Amino acid sequence: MTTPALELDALTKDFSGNLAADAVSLTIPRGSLTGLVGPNGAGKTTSLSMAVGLLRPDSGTAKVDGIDVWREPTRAKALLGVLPDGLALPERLTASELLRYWGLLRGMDPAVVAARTAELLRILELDEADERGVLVIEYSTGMRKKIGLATALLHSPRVLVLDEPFEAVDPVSARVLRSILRRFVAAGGSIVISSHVMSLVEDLCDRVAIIARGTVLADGTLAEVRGSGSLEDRFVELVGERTVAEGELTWLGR
Ligand SMILES: Nc1ncnc2c1ncn2[C@@H]1O[C@H](COP(=O)(O)OP(=O)(O)OP(=O)(O)O)[C@@H](O)[C@H]1O
Repeated sequence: MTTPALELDALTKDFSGNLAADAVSLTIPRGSLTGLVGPNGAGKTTSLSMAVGLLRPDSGTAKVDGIDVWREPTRAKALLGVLPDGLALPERLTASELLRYWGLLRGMDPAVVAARTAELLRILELDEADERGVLVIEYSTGMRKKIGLATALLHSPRVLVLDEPFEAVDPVSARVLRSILRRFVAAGGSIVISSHVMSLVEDLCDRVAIIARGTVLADGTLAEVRGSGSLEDRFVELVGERTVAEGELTWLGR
């Protein structure tokens, strides 16, 4: 069997009695685009953060292309492009300054950084703001997602791990983003995204994992997981439904 792009094995994280990830195991095959879905607080960000070396697990392992993220972080992180939840970027820089800083920090050739920066900013439609000298701290939420994605792509990683990449991104930019991700996979890369938008996951991903209360409830190809219904039906079936009952919120709209 070929080495998976990403392999999470029994990743566990307990936040003072709150078991945010309870032995999360997930295999991301090479060349796949996997959607990680789950309710708020399910443990998606916790699991992905442990998978990419941003949050130390209590136990369990994460491997990128067979390389242990926590034992050999430098080698593993060279293969990874990460869009974390909530960016911790130097923000008093323009986008091109930030990408230059990021690229040089990764030991990239300055000429390559400059060429890729220009291309990424143009495709992500951040070039105009950049030319006007707008600082990242002044960016809108969607623009911040886009510059975060640019930092994840800059060094041409093999595996992309993107926490809610489409959140707050406008429809035209979302379309661009989808085509970037599809092209990345067609070129042999592998991707995991977390998302709350079931239709997006159904449209974009070939695999899906459903996580709730820190546990993986389903994992497989889209067809395997959703069966004969929609992904949303399967999600609600596994996670449980919450409706607003007749006697609740009666004070609203009075
Ligand atoms: N740094 C932290 N300290 C303490 N508890 C945390 C921390 N980060 C997450 N948690 C808790 O861990 C659980 C899982 O949170 P996590 O952010 O992984 O969920 P999520 O699936 O990404 O949720 P969402 O869809 O709302 O972004 C939640 O109960 C959350 O309160």
